[in-house]
Amino acid sequence: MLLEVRDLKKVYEGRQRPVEAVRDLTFGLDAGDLVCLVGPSGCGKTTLLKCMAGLLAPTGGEVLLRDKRVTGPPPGMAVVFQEYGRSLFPWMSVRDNVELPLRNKGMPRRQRQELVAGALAAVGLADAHHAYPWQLSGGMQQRVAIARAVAYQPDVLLMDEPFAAVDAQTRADLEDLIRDLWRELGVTILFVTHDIDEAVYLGQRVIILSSSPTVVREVLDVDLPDQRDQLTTRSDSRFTELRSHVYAQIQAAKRESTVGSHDAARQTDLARQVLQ
Ligand SMILES: Nc1ncnc2c1ncn2[C@@H]1O[C@H](COP(=O)(O)OP(=O)(O)OP(=O)(O)O)[C@@H](O)[C@H]1O
Repeated sequence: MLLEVRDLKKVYEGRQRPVEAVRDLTFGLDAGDLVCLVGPSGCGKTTLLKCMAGLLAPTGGEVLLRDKRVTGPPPGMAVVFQEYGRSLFPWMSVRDNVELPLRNKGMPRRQRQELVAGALAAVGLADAHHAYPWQLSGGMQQRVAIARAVAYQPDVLLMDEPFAAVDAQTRADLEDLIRDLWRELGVTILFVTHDIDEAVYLGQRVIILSSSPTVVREVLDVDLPDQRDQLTTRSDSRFTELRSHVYAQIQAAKRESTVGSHDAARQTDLARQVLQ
């Protein structure tokens, strides 16, 4: 297994009381997998990704990349966040933004230029080398962030709701771009999204999380044909079945957490009455 999350637990030291964001997560990705992760809002998806990227220390358990424990940002891993606006440097051209991690790697100039040109062409921005991020639309900025991750030639690409802030048409284009890049580059991708349709459309598997404190609720195989396109795939009856299944699971996860908190509130009330 290329990437493993084992018994991962994260408790934040909140101001008032500790917040148990992730209770116990275990799952893995083989090399070349494209796996989507969905869960109710606030269930700890970002927390999990930060732990996997070595940006946040887990409270318990571990993340292993090629059997080695992740304790800081590992070489060979790239992350694309939702907030493309904040992840690009506004004073640097598109080319310089994409090139920066390669400079930091100490790569020779010629190789850097080739990789940057290849990555920008792959995301359809071959003409935008000299533009600045603020001159581009949101969707184009997100393409730059993806190009930067691709140029870095990662083995593993973690994406945290990368298309949440772009319009629906751009989003569909970017989804297809991710599937194309995945097929061409053979990179292993973990894609976090709160959009159920997006998860089913993109993934070979969908990991469904429970509400916080979070555990894996189900790992669903997406048995749709490998060749996907926005019209045919989304109108496939199997697609509809799968998305309904994921939807029902997430609704159930939300209900359970509400029932849980009602129960807890009732218990507290009872406890108070006994005390009075
Ligand atoms: N630095 C922090 N300190 C305390 N609590 C935190 C911190 N960061 C996150 N949390 C809490 O941990 C839980 C999980 O948060 P996280 O952002 O990982 O969830 P998420 O699934 O990514 O959320 P969303 O669906 O809204 O993007 C939430 O209850 C959140 O309030």
